[in-house]
Amino acid sequence: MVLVLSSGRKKFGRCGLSNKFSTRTAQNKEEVSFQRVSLKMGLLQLTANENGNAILVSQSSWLMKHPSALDTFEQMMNIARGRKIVVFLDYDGTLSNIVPNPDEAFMTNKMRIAVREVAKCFPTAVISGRSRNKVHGFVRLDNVYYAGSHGLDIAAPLPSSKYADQKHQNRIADEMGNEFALFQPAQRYLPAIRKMLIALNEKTKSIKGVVIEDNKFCISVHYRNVLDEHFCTLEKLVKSVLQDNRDFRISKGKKVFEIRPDIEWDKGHALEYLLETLGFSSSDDVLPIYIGDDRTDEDAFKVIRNRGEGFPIVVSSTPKDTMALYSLRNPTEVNKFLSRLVTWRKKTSFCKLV
Ligand SMILES: O=P(O)(O)OC[C@H]1O[C@H](O[C@H]2O[C@H](CO)[C@@H](O)[C@H](O)[C@H]2O)[C@H](O)[C@@H](O)[C@@H]1O
Repeated sequence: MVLVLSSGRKKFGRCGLSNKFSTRTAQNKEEVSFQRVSLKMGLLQLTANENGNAILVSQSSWLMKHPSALDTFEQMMNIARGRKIVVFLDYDGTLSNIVPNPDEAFMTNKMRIAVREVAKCFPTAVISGRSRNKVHGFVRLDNVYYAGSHGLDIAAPLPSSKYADQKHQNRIADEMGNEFALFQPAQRYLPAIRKMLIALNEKTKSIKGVVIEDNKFCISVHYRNVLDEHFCTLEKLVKSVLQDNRDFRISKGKKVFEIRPDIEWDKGHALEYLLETLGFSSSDDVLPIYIGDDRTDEDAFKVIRNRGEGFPIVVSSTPKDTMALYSLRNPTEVNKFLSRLVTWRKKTSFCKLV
């Protein structure tokens, strides 16, 4: 059971009206003491839903709604038996731990081996908010497909039917001569993004700790290392840049503002695009698995839920509002899950040798 105990919070909360139940601004002493006692006893946990509202949830009831993909592995595989599994993986917080410096979010070699082995057994793609080149640089595997900029930059197999004539598509070849289709539906926004990068760097340069990350078709403004008292100033500055660029939208990830073109294309569309170009559009026995930890991954979870087939798995160690059906607590558990998937597959079928 999820107890929603407050509403009416402004979008990003901290600089606007605060939560009725936030410890800093609870309206009366009873509310504060109820909350503190409950939290102390471990009965309740405070978290935020998609809209930034504070909610109290019980960890165990959350796990009943989103069971561990490790604990329910056998049941999941009973459903998967005989189906064509396709694996989609988010990068930050899923394949790598969240760390203070975005340039140092390396994945472990153990994780790389697990992903490489999974990709030998099932078509596998990494869909990240990072630029495609950057995420490729972190993962460093050639048997995996990559989508960067929250799905706005996809290198996929040469397209089949539906996407064959799409105008945002180009053929490219890698050093080995393998040909890919590069799908970049936000090309026309590149000049504006370059200008926004300059404006953001200029406007925020006096705030210590801000990191502006160029993700090609998106921009990340990181505030993990910004002092609390500077957060509202930063938020205002970022919003002011957005006001001059109405074709863009802003969302909030883990201590980061994510700015991207306001077009109808997200990680969910990327998942559908990849399924299509991988040749699974007409198969009714395809089973996508998507593992991700952040808000932008919810778009992909939603697509899987709407298809009615597949396993959306959220990575989170605390209860949160999610469309995912299963959960894993952290990248270590993701690693275990991927390894079990490979072992299961090898028992029932062959995987590629190379
Ligand atoms: O879609 P993803 O692959 O999950 O990318 C989402 C954002 O992840 C990165 O930021 C997050 O991870 C950083 C490294 O651990 C951390 O320092 C930061 O606070 C997190 O927000 C990445 O740097 C962003 O560009 C991505 O948009």
